[in-house]
Amino acid sequence: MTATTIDGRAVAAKVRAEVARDVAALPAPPGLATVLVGDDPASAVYVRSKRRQCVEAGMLDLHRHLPGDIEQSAAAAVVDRLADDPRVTAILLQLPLPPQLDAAALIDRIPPEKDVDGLTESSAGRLALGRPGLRPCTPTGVLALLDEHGVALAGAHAVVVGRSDLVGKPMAQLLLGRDATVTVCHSRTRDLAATCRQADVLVVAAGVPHLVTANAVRPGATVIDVGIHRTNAGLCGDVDAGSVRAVAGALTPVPGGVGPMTIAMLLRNTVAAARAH
Ligand SMILES: Nc1nc(=O)c2c([nH]1)NC[C@@H]1CN(c3ccc(C(=O)N[C@@H](CCC(=O)O)C(=O)O)cc3)C=[N+]21
Repeated sequence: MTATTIDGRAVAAKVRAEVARDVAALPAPPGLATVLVGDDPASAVYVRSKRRQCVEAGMLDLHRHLPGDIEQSAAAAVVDRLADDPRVTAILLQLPLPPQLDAAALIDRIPPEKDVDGLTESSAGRLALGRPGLRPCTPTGVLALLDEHGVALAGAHAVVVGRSDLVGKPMAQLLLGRDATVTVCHSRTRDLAATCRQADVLVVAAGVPHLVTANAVRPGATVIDVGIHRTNAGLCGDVDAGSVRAVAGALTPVPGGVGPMTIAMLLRNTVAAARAH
């Protein structure tokens, strides 16, 4: 058997078209403030895509590029100005930040209604309690891909590899909210492959290239690869696609899987933030 490829680019294009229609129906265009600190090349690539797609959807690009050696108080002042600026409907602080900055302290200066990354205490708490709020973009993008492909979640066993605040934890909570039975694995999980093999739906967000190989996949399982790594041979994910393809029922590619969905859901969150204003 060869896994069906889940085409994230196609689903993301559909979401972006919906967002553009929603934006056109708003009384004023939403404004997305991406904040990039320093010159990490990967972050620069992602932020450029976010800004371009924001403009293509008819929204305002209110980008701020800050020097890599900026002090905490100066960075905080930038976030505070964006928080108070009525043109700014959404604030995205691109991570990771340089080591001299306290990321958690900066994130918590973002007003919850502008928190399109879903990373503030308020947004994370609302998700944990099942209350309405802005949700992190990558996990909602994964759910949208699963829904688009008709993957049943209620009663299914979903295994999430990774426990980050940006992906693993919110992913597990969203899957729970959809009535999946959820297991969260991480670097200290004793027998990772055996646990992963129980999954009907396997979401891998560990940040380790090719961590999940065919022996960790139940035949026919749906495998979502959230990882993205730059190697000499090009981009690769946390899943060893070469071996997993032969076992899985469906698989997201890297690139062209979860990545484009992350940005599409950011745009959707920006519209949701504008509506809530
Ligand atoms: N506060 C914050 N929010 C984020 O959402 C966030 C972040 N920080 N830090 C870094 C990660 C990474 N991330 C990606 C977004 C798009 C692609 C994407 O579009 N990938 C393309 C390939 C693009 C390429 O060539 O690299 C694809 O997979 O097809 C990938 C990764 C968002 N992140």
